Amino acid sequence: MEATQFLAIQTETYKLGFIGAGKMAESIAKGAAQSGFLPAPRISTSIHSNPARRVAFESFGVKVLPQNRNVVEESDVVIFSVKPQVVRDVVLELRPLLTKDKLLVSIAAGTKLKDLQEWAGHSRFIRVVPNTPSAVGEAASVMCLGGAATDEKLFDAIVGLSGSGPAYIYLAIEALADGGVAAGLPRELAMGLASQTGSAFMASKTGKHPGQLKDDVASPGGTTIAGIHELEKGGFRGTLMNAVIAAAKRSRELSQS
Ligand SMILES: NC(=O)C1=CN([C@@H]2O[C@H](COP(=O)(O)OP(=O)(O)OC[C@H]3O[C@@H](n4cnc5c(N)ncnc54)[C@H](OP(=O)(O)O)[C@@H]3O)[C@@H](O)[C@H]2O)C=CC1
Ligand SMILES: O=C(O)[C@@H]1CCC=N1
Repeated sequence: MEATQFLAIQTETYKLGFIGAGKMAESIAKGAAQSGFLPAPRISTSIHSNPARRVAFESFGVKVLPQNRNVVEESDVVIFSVKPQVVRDVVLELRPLLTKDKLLVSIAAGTKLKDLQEWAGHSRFIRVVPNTPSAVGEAASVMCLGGAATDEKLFDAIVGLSGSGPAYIYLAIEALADGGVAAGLPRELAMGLASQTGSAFMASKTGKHPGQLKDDVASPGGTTIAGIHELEKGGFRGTLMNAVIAAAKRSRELSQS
């Protein structure tokens, strides 16, 4: 596939369905609907067991249908957004409905394209590693468009970095706010300032090396270098590297289970 096919259907009135109404599906659907890329009434999903997920999707206009099969029947593009541990059973169960006129997409971590295509019975299946900032149009998404694509071997590392990475940054934001509170700021002010300390945005917008951006912040004999010294003593960089490596390892384990 067929990138051209995918682009071709973007301009039409295609419908998008999510099998698995979880947090990642909600982020993608919200980003698509709220950016105007795809009107919410052309997006559907169904609820597995948690009624709160219905409210989450209906709150921004997504159609909630009774069952997975209704979502497939309704959709031109079907995104499998269930956990890796159940994606096989869900694809196999829906297989009779997964006709080749539908573009199938899996976002399940550690689930190989060749397996997905085998379970569906055809190769019009692509794999994407998204991340939750898609909800606000700031996703880092990586796609593998075909079984012959050699870049799929990078996917475990990509899951560990950009798939799981937002959680590491949110942890850092929360910790920065805690530090602000410890230094005497009211909680709300500390949280607002920590969230607005938009360093990742600077790195992507300026194209400057993060080391340069860090040097620009750290005045000689100043406050920042005192803080950085503490971070280095605590093994900050090594810990972040280990987090990415651990998540990539977990993604590899999921592909073997
Ligand atoms: N969250 C993220 O940032 C990212 C997630 N992913 C991938 O996205 C997928 C979903 O992750 P996430 O959204 O975090 O997980 P969630 O647990 O939030 O979502 C999974 C959803 O699937 C539903 N579900 C379970 N079984 C079925 C079934 N048989 N039929 C239909 N729906 C079912 C669950 O419903 P219930 O709870 O009622 O059982 C739940 O709502 C995973 O494969 C993950 O690897 C990839 C990149 C980033
Ligand atoms: O935690 C997980 O398994 C998923 C995959 C990447 C981000 N969230």
